[in-house]
Amino acid sequence: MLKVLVNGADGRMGSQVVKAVYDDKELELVGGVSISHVGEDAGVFAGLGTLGMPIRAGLGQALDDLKPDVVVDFTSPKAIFENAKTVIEHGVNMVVGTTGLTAEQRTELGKLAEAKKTSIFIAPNFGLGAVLMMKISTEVAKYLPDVEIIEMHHNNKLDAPSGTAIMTANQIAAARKEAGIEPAPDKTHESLDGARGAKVDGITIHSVRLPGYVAHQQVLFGGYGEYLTIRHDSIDRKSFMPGVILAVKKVGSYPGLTFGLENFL
Ligand SMILES: NC(=O)C1=CN([C@@H]2O[C@H](COP(=O)(O)OP(=O)(O)OC[C@H]3O[C@@H](n4cnc5c(N)ncnc54)[C@H](O)[C@@H]3O)[C@@H](O)[C@H]2O)C=CC1
Ligand SMILES: O=C(O)C1=N[C@H](C(=O)O)C[C@H](O)C1
Repeated sequence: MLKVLVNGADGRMGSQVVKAVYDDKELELVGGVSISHVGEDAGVFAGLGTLGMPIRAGLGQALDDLKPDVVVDFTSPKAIFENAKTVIEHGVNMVVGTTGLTAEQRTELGKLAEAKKTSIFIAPNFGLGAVLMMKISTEVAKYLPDVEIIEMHHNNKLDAPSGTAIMTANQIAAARKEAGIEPAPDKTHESLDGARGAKVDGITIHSVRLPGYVAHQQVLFGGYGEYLTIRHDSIDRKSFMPGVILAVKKVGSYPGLTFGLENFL
């Protein structure tokens, strides 16, 4: 049985991961770590009232004590780089769902993992539908290069734009380049800063944050007297769990860095 430690165990995603790992017959949940709810009774915050397991305060100490095979991290964009270094330094494999790592940081973590002979898997989105949305968008972009992204999330999300929107923009820009086609120039003058959103690889991203939303994205392609919209909606965080469990089981077979769930499908 693979031993799994969940970092951010009491969070919106971490508590779902705790339950998904606990329910999987091939995995053994060895513990949870967080900074907000810690201690003997804090297990209830990890989504399982019957967990009977404390939530620990220190990742390094938990790694030493519990000796997991895999750490799953859903914490915060500010913490993830240091968390990942700690896990790799301990020689433990890692599955990262936390957003916010730059391409340079991912490369650095990959090199560290290779040096330590461990594996790190990072995915901005574990939803199958979201991965397909990105894949389809890169195909469409070869024919319809004019595109903007609208991502919509719950109002407690800490980062903007979303990791998924950044990955979508990166992939679309690469596909456009490969196809040798360019979008029409944006001639709009912004009379108010930010009115046209933010640009990633030349692609405009608009971020909506509202209560009631979970995780949603539209990729809008403009054409000649027509337009095409690709939309994905995660209406429940359960949507991410099959991808997380798949990654936990596969990560050890992929040394160094792997980026994106499509590599495991
Ligand atoms: N890859 C994917 O499919 C998905 C990724 N995410 C990402 O996961 C991250 C977490 O999202 P949520 O669960 O909604 O956040 P959340 O705020 O509900 O949960 C994060 C938890 O981590 C804890 N935490 C923060 N810093 C920590 C640290 N240094 N060490 C240990 N625990 C720490 C917090 O106390 C909190 O309980 C975000 O970056 C989000 O964008 C969210 C959903 C899906
Ligand atoms: O914070 C979230 O909720 C989500 N974060 C990820 C992202 O930033 O893309 C994945 C999903 O969109 C949910």
